[in-house]
Amino acid sequence: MSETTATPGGGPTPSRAAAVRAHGDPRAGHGGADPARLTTLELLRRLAAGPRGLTAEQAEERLVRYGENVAPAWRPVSWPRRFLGSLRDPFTAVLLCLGLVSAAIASWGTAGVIMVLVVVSCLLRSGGEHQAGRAMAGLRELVATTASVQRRADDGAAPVVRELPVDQLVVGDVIRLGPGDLVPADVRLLRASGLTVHQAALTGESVPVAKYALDAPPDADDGAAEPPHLCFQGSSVASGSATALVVATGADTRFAAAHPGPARRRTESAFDRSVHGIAWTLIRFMLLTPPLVLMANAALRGRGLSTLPFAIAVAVGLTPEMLPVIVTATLARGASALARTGGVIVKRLPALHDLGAIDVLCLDKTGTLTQDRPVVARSVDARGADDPDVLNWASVGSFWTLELAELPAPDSLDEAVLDASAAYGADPLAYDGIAALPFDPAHRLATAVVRRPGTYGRHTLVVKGAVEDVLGRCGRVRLDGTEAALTEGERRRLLDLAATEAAGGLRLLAVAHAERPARGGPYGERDVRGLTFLGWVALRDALAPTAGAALDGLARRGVTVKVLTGDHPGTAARACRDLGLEPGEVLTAGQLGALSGPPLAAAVERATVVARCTAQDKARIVAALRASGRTTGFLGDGVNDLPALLTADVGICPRGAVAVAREGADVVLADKDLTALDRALTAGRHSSGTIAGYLRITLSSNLGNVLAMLAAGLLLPFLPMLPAQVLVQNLCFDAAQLAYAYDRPAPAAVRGPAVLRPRAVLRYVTVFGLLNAAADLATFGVLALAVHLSDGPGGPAVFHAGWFTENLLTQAMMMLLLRTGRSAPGGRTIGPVHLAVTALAVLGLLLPLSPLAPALDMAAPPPLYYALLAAVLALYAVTLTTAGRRYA
Ligand SMILES: Nc1ncnc2c1ncn2[C@@H]1O[C@H](COP(=O)(O)OP(=O)(O)OP(=O)(O)O)[C@@H](O)[C@H]1O
Repeated sequence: MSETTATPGGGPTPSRAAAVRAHGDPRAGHGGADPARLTTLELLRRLAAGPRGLTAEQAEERLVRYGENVAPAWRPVSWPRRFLGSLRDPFTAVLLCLGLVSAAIASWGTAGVIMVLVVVSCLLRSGGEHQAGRAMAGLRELVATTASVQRRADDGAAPVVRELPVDQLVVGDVIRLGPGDLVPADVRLLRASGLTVHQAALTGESVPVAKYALDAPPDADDGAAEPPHLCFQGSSVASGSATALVVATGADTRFAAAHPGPARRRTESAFDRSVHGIAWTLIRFMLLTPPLVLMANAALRGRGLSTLPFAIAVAVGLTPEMLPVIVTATLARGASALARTGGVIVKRLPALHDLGAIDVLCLDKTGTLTQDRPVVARSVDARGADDPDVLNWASVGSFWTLELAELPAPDSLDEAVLDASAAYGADPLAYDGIAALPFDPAHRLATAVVRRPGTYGRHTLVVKGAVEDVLGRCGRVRLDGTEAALTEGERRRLLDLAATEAAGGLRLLAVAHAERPARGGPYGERDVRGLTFLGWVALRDALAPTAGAALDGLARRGVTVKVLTGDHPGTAARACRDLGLEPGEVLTAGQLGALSGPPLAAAVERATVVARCTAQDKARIVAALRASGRTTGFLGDGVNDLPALLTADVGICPRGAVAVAREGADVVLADKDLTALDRALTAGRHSSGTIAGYLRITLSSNLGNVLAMLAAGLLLPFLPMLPAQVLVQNLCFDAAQLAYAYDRPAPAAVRGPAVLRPRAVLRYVTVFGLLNAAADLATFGVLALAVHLSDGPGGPAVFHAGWFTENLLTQAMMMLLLRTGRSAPGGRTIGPVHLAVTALAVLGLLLPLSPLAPALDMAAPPPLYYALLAAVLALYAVTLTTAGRRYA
């Protein structure tokens, strides 16, 4: 802990105009000088700021002049950029390449249709993303982060700390930071107490880094890679507190300079793995198809480059062009419905799909399964007998830690201790506070250094924390009013006694103290040794009212629950039991030791509770589960949950979570109601089901067509389908499938995790693709027969028309018979899917008979064909229904 005297006399800050005149532009601020290399006083002067904060007028003027504290990557994307961004989609990019190849060989018709397809898909996609982006921005507002800013009404007024949206911060503002806060801008520390920050987003370092205030800059050659007295936007407070001066905002922060994109994740999520996996398999096929078609035609039919447009059309025929559009529309619709009616805010669209795929959900205990409103139940000595003196010492520790560390919000355990001790008249002010080491989740301890008034030359360390950690630093124990050495046997007895107490569901705060000769320098964690154990305060934390129902719902939906907590194993096991979740084997992070990867996943698979987890333990358990193939969600609300929230496939937090958890989570539960999880999983599974349904049906149909095209291309003396026809047909089918985004889930579709496994999808596609190809080949047969029997005109145009009609009708059938959703409860009402299917069928029947037919080289087939086609379709419907049941 280090204190800095940053006050340049404490007088009123010079007026803005005078300051700007005297020191120039506060945003250019440090005048190009590195803010780390100035003294605090120089920096304050250059920024025309003061340690008491800016006045409201100064802040407003700076805000107007230099803009909001928003990184450029978070600003809304313009339409042209969004449109061009859609071209980066791999399918669109491949289509574009095929269009360019067609243009290069002067196949203008194919090139034209492909370009229309590219433009339509980009327009639909950028439109969908624009809408989704607006909806998401609105939702993000609901969970927007604020900062504690110290400002004054005018020059003479006293500073007041207020919560302001982070975008309102300006250079020169003085802010307060506490555990769980995001560092909202680049700041220079004016005062800090036990401050450690996570700066993984900036430096990749996974463990929190200590930061402290320095009045003068450190030596240039002190070897430190990062200035210890600066904190950067993008990092977050792991422990301790600070008062800091904003030195850069918005685009000027170090993070914005280093990360042109939004500050997000991290590792590949379930969504990326499945949808992208399928997309890339298809793209490989698409790229292979044209050369294969060319070679086959050259070898068997002696055709040359003239088949290139057809080969390209075959490749295009495979493409699910609307995949990005359907994915965006489905997810955006699901997310906004969930926000409106389900009380759940999805901050990152693909997270909705990931929610549906979760098969294991890890959650923390305190604040999630319990209310995090602890109340002191008892205070006991080392014999287990009631002893109010232990609570008294705990209250001295809590009071002076809060007071000296200037924590913006007290920890709930400290608050409970102070409430209880006030009720029986304890007086922490009987001591003078000297220093504080606020609660550090890595060591599970908080320390206050105090002095009894009048007893100069002696300091007392008051330490409280987890029983194991406090005992680990004790050399003596107070028994029956006298101090004795803490033997190994005594330590074990105390641990057993604590385990018995914890098994009753109580949270324990062990208390110890030590007398030391007074000293002037700062105290650190290493000074907390050789303590005398006094006893513990036991607290009761009521269970969250909806936790039991939520756990029940998760079990019904096939989701395994793991509780990863920093608390005592006994306390956690009891909470689980009370909620109806059998804890089975209870592990501690210590028992898992240095395990990682499959052995760690196997150990965690056997347990329901892993206790005494640090933030890093939680993250490595989540990582191991994911690596073992589980789609893993993490639900947590505290600062020690952040790494796990970012590691999980989907990070979830309640709205009351600390700022950093809200920012890091993909999904925020809008209120305390944990049963909202059930609605979120259902919505996620529904969306995944829709996307999977689209992929399965489109790809099966496309594969069937491509196989039939290849066969027909080799059998017939003419092109079986013109490139333009392939493309028009694809477009109609894809447009019809947009209706799936409006379908309702079938109960079976939301019963278990909706995992989109690329292998399973590809197996399904092969089976139904072959069936579809068989129907097409049968159609060729009946078409030839009908032309022959009716003695009418045959030729390519009739063939094209006959096949076009059959194609759209079989696709309509697939949409109807293979879908997993339903339109309304009972499935009887006509819904969007029925309308789309009807439109597709009508188009298939009428287009070849319409005046547009000649443009696509189509001519009406003989009436007999329709009768024979009806028979083929009836047979196809029966096969489809039977196979559909088997593969559903
Ligand atoms: N303010 C505090 N001062 C001293 N000790 C504390 C304080 N807060 C928590 N502890 C101790 O540290 C232990 C671990 O706390 P931590 O915050 O890591 O986990 P938790 O909040 O109990 O559990 P969860 O991980 O489920 O949220 C607690 O059981 C308690 O003994």
